[in-house]
Amino acid sequence: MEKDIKCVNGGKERFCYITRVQSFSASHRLHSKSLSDEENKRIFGKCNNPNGHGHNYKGSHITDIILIYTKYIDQNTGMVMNITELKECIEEGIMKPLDHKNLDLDVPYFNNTISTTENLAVYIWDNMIKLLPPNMLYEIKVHETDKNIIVYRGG
Ligand SMILES: Nc1nc2c(c(=O)[nH]1)N=C([C@H](O)[C@H](O)COP(=O)(O)OP(=O)(O)OP(=O)(O)O)CN2
Ligand SMILES: [Zn+2]
Repeated sequence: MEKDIKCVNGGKERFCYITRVQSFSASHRLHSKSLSDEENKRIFGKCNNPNGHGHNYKGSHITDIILIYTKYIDQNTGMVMNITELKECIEEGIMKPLDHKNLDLDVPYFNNTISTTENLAVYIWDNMIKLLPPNMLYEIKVHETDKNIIVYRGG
């Protein structure tokens, strides 16, 4: 059981959010196995291209993950969490499984789950929740493109 160490400065508990921005490259195709080819084409349009698609880099997405981690400031360290440790969790939970991968072919989770950004955010959440201390992950925000941003806060 983790000890919840709080920093009391000036009689107040100080509660901070750490945001870590992480980028990775991956390609994918939006395609539902429960729909016909015609329906897939109508719903997903260019994103249903059989050979996948990308936006910024050689047929791949450049995707930014913003991971927000929250906790009271530890009185002894002055930190919510050592970002060096957070980086190790991100490496394990995001970079190793996703970076430079075809999401649909390389990541077993997406064999039967459509690789929308919503589902990608849930996948990352589920990975990170196992690696971080309990009840501390607040939000996963995924920028699929400059304009398309998905936020998942669990639940
Ligand atoms: N709810 C969702 N809708 C869509 C998703 C998604 O993940 N969730 N994904 C896609 C496509 O994969 C693709 O990423 C969208 O590409 P595109 O339309 O090219 O991106 P932009 O909107 O940023 O481009 P503009 O054409 O400049 O507007 C589609 N829908
Ligand atoms: Zn896409």
